[in-house]
This record gives sequence, C-alpha cells and structure tokens, in this order.
Amino acid sequence: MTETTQLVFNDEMPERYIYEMDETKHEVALATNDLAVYYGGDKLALQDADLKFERFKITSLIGASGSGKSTFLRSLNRMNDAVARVDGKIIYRGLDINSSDIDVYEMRKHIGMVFQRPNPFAKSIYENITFALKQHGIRDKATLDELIETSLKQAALWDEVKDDLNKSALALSGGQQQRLVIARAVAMKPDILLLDEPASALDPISSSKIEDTLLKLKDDYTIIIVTHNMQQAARISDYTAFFHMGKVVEYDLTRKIFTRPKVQRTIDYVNGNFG
Ligand SMILES: Nc1ncnc2c1ncn2[C@@H]1O[C@H](COP(=O)(O)OP(=O)(O)OP(=O)(O)O)[C@@H](O)[C@H]1O
Repeated sequence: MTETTQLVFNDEMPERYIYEMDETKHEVALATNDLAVYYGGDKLALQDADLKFERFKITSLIGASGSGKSTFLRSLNRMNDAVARVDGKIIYRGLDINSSDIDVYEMRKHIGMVFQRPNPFAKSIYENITFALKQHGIRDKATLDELIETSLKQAALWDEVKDDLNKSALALSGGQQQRLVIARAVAMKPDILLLDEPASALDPISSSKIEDTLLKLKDDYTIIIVTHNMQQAARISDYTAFFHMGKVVEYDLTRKIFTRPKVQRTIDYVNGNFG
C-alpha cells in the first residue's frame, strides 16, 4: 500500500470489532463460541474467539506470526486435542463438535484440513485419493474412478495428470502435490475445508493456481484459510479475521478490513506497521 493510500486514525475507535452475521440472511456453516486454547496446561494461546463462518464463502485468518491463527484453525477440527486444552464451543450443524462425546474421526469427514507443506502419501496419484475412501468403505471401482475424476477436476489437476494416474505423487511438482492434497481432501466430500497457508511454500504461479482452485471450490465448500499474504486474502476471501496476540481483534467483510477497518491495530497491520 502506498503512502498516499495510508489508512488513518479517526476519532473514537473500538479496540475490537466482530462482524455480527445476520443468520436470517447468511447461512452459518460453522461458529465458535468463546473458544480458548491453552498449551501445556496454562499457556493461553487463544481467547474469546467468537466467529461465525458463512457457508460457501472464503474466510481468511490473518495476523503476525504467533498471533494464534493456526491454533484457532487447528482447533476447528480437533487437531489440537493431543497438545492443548480447548475450551468453548464449536458449533457445526447444531452440534458442539468440541464436546468429548463427538466421534472426531467421523467429524473430520465433514471438516477437512490441508497443511502448509504438501503431504501426499508415497503412493500413486490414484492411491493418494482412494486410500481414505477405501478406509471409509468405498470399494466399488466405478465409484472410486468417478470420485477421482471429480476431485481432481475440482482441484484443477485433472488435465495435468489424467493420463498417468499411476505415477508416484512424489514425482509431481510442489504446486501439483498441493492440488493433489486438496483433491484428496475434497474426495471425502467435506462441507468445510480448513487450509493452513496452503500456498506459502509455492512459487507465484503455483500459488495463483491454488487461489483459482479455491475460488472455484467455494461453489461447493465453505473455506477457512490461514494466510500471511494480505494480497491473497484481499483477492480471494469474502471475510477476513485479523488476529493479534491470541485474540481476534477485527472480523469483517474483507473489503472493509482492507479499506475501512474499524480498529487502529488492524489499520496498522494492513498498512504494514507491525511494531
Ligand atoms: N504445540 C504447541 N505447544 C506450545 N505452544 C504452541 C504450540 N503451537 C503453538 N504454540 C504457541 O501458541 C501461540 C500461537 O501460535 P500459532 O502457531 O497459533 O500462531 P500463528 O499466528 O499461526 O503463527 P504463524 O503465522 O507463525 O504460523 C504462539 O505463542 C506459539 O508459540
């Protein structure tokens, strides 16, 4: 952002602003209620997280390193269970999926996760996608073939690999591997896709392919993405949450976060004044 477009401080500014989603107008796919995460028993890494995520939209989580973005994202499908205490509620289809009686394995079929580093299995492209499907009891070849084609098309990888599905996934480029991992996640037909900096390890062209893929995927999925790249957040997301020191400081429509944020700290961050 150039000097002339710097956002400026104006009179009475709140310390926090959380967009109140009108549930009569917007379908909420997932909501957190008073979420707090403690590592090692007492290290508070996230607090007071109350967010609603709209269905079929992309929400970006932005903020400096260590501000709690990944902690929040990982808590949404219980990836932190083994390392942290997660208090509060995560509401999905009327259920609190943070409750102890939830079948986490089953829940993750609905809420999938893609990590920063592409992590395909050391298997063929075909097997990367069929592995989890078979574990979930899908064995019919025609069904598997159809799911492979659909998911690879959704992840914008089909045209590049359709003639060689038996090739090792490890022989693909980093960007192709990440799209394969996205295909693997969408083959399970989740409702919600969580992505932790999915493009940060990739070159700009691969990164832009991932962005295009996510924009297409939002026709069918609700997407929540952690990104350090503010241009990327501005380009692809409908909503943006700005994290600072374990709190969501501002949550709003992306265009408002980047043009008319309400909190001084957000203004500083989007202007590049991180101090
Ligand atoms: N497994 C863990 N055990 C202990 N502390 C952790 C663990 N994971 C994260 N933390 C701490 O929690 C805080 C928030 O970290 P988190 O990774 O959520 O931040 P982040 O905003 O995602 O950062 P980055 O952008 O660097 O990924 C930090 O102080 C971090 O050191």
